[in-house]
Amino acid sequence: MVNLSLHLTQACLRAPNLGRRSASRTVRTICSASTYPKSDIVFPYSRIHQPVMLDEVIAHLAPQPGKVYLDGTFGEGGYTKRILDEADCRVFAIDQDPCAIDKAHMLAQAYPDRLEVKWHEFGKLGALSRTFDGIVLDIGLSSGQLASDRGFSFKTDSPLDMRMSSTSTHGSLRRLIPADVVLNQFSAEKLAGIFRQYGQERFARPIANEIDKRRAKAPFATTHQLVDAVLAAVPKRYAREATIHPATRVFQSLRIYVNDELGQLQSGLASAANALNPGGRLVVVSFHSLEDSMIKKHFRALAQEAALSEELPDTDGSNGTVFRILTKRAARPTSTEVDQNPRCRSAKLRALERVTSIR
Ligand SMILES: C[S@@+](CC[C@H](N)C(=O)[O-])C[C@H]1O[C@@H](n2cnc3c(N)ncnc32)[C@H](O)[C@@H]1O
Repeated sequence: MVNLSLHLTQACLRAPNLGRRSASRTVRTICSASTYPKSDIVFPYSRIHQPVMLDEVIAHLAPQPGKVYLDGTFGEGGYTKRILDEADCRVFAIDQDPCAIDKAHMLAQAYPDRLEVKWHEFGKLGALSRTFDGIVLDIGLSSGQLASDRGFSFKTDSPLDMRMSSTSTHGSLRRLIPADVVLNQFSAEKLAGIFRQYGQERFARPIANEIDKRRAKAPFATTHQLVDAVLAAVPKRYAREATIHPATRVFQSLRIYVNDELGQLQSGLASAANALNPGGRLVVVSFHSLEDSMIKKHFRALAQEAALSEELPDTDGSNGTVFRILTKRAARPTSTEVDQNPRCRSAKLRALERVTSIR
């Protein structure tokens, strides 16, 4: 039944011209449709995503009773559930994917009055106009999204979409361009730039040229058409010897581009620091070197700014708001976790605390 509910939500995702409010109403209606036996729609729902570095996230966030935490990337709720189980606190959960929001509403039924859910993107965290005692961001894709038929995986043949949310149903959220439009309409030069910049793809230009050649005959519509083009462009010997599938980087770079993941991270980091209460912590788990270096630089700049302001007179009345980096080096998953969940192998965790110094 839960799968049916998600399937229907995906159908609603594709429904054209729905305003965001009516779409979120549709999500709720589907979740609470009277045709579903209640026991089938409340938590536990099926979860295939294994939360990454869960113990480390919780250790850094250190949930306390009476406090309120923001899970900026609810996904399948692994972090949210553990935060709620750790202390008698409250969680505000957001995600840009309405399928994740479906699940969040189900989990909320198991934690009455303790879990608030909003369909929202973390790049617009400031628009929430709230502050939190801790914020966690787990950047990237959930296993549920990867296994869906939305074009994220090169393993299954599905429409080339890759949007984590949807243009038509998110009136006030970003308008995302689906991957097939990018592939069919962007110049070969621009495509090569995307593959190079976001995927560090060695054969970016030959792959873009192959796409250009093929789309002149028929537009790209499915993931396997893209896989075929990549395999045709990459030298055979390289494809045989590569430790990852030759299409991995192309798929990753397209997904990052389609969802403007780096833009979201940049604006999300800027507003997250401002949304922290004194003593509050920001914990970020990322999977891509470009993301990690952005997080590292941002944390350092905040800590440095704070160190400077400590030495200056308190002219702005901030009373010396200080950010302290809690992870000098990024924390990594243990070898046991990597053995159990190979998808977490590139994860890096960084944490920051907002402390207010008494002058
Ligand atoms: C790796 S999953 C999170 C998994 C989660 N920590 C758990 O334990 O189940 C990442 C989630 O972040 C969401 N996401 C990615 N970018 C986002 C953004 N800019 N705003 C809100 N949610 C976003 C995705 O839709 C996805 O559901």
